[in-house]
Amino acid sequence: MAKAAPRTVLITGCSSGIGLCMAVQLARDPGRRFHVIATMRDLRKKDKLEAAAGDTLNQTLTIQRLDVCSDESVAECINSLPEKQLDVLVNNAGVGLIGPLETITIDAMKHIFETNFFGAIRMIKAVLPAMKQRQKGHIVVISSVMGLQGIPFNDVYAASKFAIEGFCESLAVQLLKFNIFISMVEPGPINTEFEMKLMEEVGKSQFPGVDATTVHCFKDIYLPASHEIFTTMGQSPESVAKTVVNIIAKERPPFRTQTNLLYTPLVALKYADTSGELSVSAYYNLLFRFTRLFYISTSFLKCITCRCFRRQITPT
Ligand SMILES: NC(=O)C1=CN([C@@H]2O[C@H](COP(=O)(O)OP(=O)(O)OC[C@H]3O[C@@H](n4cnc5c(N)ncnc54)[C@H](OP(=O)(O)O)[C@@H]3O)[C@@H](O)[C@H]2O)C=CC1
Ligand SMILES: CC1=C(/C=C/C(C)=C/C=C/C(C)=C/C=O)C(C)(C)CCC1
Repeated sequence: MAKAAPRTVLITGCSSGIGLCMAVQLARDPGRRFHVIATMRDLRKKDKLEAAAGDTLNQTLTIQRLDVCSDESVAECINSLPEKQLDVLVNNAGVGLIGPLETITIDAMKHIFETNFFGAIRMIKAVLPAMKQRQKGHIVVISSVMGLQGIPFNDVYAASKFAIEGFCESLAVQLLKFNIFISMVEPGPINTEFEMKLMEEVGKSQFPGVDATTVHCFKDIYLPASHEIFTTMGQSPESVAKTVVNIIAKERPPFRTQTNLLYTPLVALKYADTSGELSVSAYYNLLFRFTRLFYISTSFLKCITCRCFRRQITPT
């Protein structure tokens, strides 16, 4: 039987992190099942991707400029594709935002939604007509556990991810009529430049006009706890990228995938008690009341997932 033609996969935000790793893993697929269009908004940042792509560059991987916040940039990139067609779109580009609400301007909030929410929608709108016409396609969205469960001091970022979750839940049903699948990927913390960029922003702020209790909760409790979470529970971008590659390779891709199983019970709390009391009090207690227990439990969580705990038990 003739070998199937490679599927064209366009990924947004490939200058670093998961986007870069996904692009390289797909381009290096041993079965050469994919042609990757790895996009980034600033081509001056392409060196890292070029180095990682190695000999796949301009073979199974090409680099193009694309800013998800610009109609012109999206149109230019999509119009440059042969027959303006894609098999898989991966909405990965995203920005984080943390801090006390009082320090965040409405413009800064709009920027988060412009990238994480409208950026993904702009991409989906651009590729949907051709996918519908061909009755074929797969749209992947890199959402977050924060699209399922809010975390203190991440109010606006979580809202942007909840928004895309709601959007996709609605659209996914309609698109099944056209044999088009949507997959939401919901990672917990990942050790990419994401955390460093957040810390850089926070480091600049003096928190003017914010009450002392909130500043204390944020600087002395949340930030160290969050750093601990990244250290103990953080995944590598390579492992998240691998999960996404497996999803893309599936004939019938799943609608939702959480990549960090350590996080799943924390997300499940809201479904266990629909009043919301259980999850709100659990997060409050973990962060503010039993902070020491929280540190011990994150180390314990890391410990129980290490190899020796996974070893199969043979009955004696
Ligand atoms: N790291 C984490 O803990 C988690 C991240 N996520 C999500 O994963 C995705 C990737 O993040 P991650 O790899 O961790 O972080 P990085 O900061 O390493 O990567 C983010 C990418 O998005 C790009 N980007 C930002 N704005 C735009 C834009 N307007 N147009 C095109 N590209 C843009 C950045 O480009 P540039 O270099 O130009 O800024 C960069 O390439 C995001 O959607 C994020 O919300 C989800 C869960 C956890
Ligand atoms: C689990 C947990 C916490 C922090 C979680 C963090 C920091 C998650 C970060 C997720 C990211 C970065 C997602 C990106 O999309 C707290 C509130 C410290 C204490 C309570 C339990």
